[in-house]
Amino acid sequence: MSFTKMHGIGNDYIYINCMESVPDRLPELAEEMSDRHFGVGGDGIVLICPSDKADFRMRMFNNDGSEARMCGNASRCIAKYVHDHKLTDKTCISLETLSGIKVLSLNMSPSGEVESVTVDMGEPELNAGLVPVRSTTEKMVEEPVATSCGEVRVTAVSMGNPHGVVFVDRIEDVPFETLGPELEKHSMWPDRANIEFLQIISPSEARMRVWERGTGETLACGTGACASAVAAALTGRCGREVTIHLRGGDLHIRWANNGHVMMTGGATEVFEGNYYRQR
Ligand SMILES: N[C@H](CCC[C@H](N)C(=O)O)C(=O)O
Repeated sequence: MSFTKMHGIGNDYIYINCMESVPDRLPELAEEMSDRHFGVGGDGIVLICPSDKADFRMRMFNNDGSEARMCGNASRCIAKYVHDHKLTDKTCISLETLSGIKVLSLNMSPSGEVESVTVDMGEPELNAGLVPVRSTTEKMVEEPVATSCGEVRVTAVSMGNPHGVVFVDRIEDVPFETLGPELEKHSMWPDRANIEFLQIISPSEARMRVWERGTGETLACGTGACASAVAAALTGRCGREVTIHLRGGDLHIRWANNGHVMMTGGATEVFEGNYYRQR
């Protein structure tokens, strides 16, 4: 099975062109191919499929085999993939995902290379019941949550997938390996959640470290950066346009006046290969 390894600022997935056919047992395939010793290695797999509602359809599986409703970094990589592999000559591409249709805009260099991609991520969802998160309030904004590391305050935002944003003074001081998984699997989330720790630098700049649902730490999370930018604007810590510094690179987020969150960042193709299924 041929595949292409790509990353969106270090959030690395294995991309499979499924325009002709789709492999079976996808959760098992995701676990197997993502293994960094016995497989290709990656944060998960991403399938590029045909769609009758959009130009293409994305299916994305975390490295634990769970399927996600949206993936920001992967959507940018799909835009680059379908352009570079000549599956389309469009520079504005629609992508069907489990969380709805997203619009991907290629930002081209003068030499015709894909420099970056801007994704219209749609509107954030703050209604607790729709994130979903169990909360005594209609929206969960800096609500106290007891953990083994003491009380933390969580802001819950969905970008098609659930996120818990925790504002911190210094990311270095966060007991990340403990708090990440504990909050990911906390009983307040009916479907688990992606957890972002955000350190504000200025009203237009922040640093983020992320523990992803179904994967663990990743070097970047596109939906997480969007959720964090929304939480920072909502709580008056930042404006509606912010640069998020992640371990793998930077993302530029703009919460537009129409309510849509616009994310701009890079997409990189690293190598292609052929994979022999182990099971
Ligand atoms: N772990 C996420 C999916 C990947 C999201 C992230 N890699 C991104 O770039 O948005 C979830 O289960 O909701």
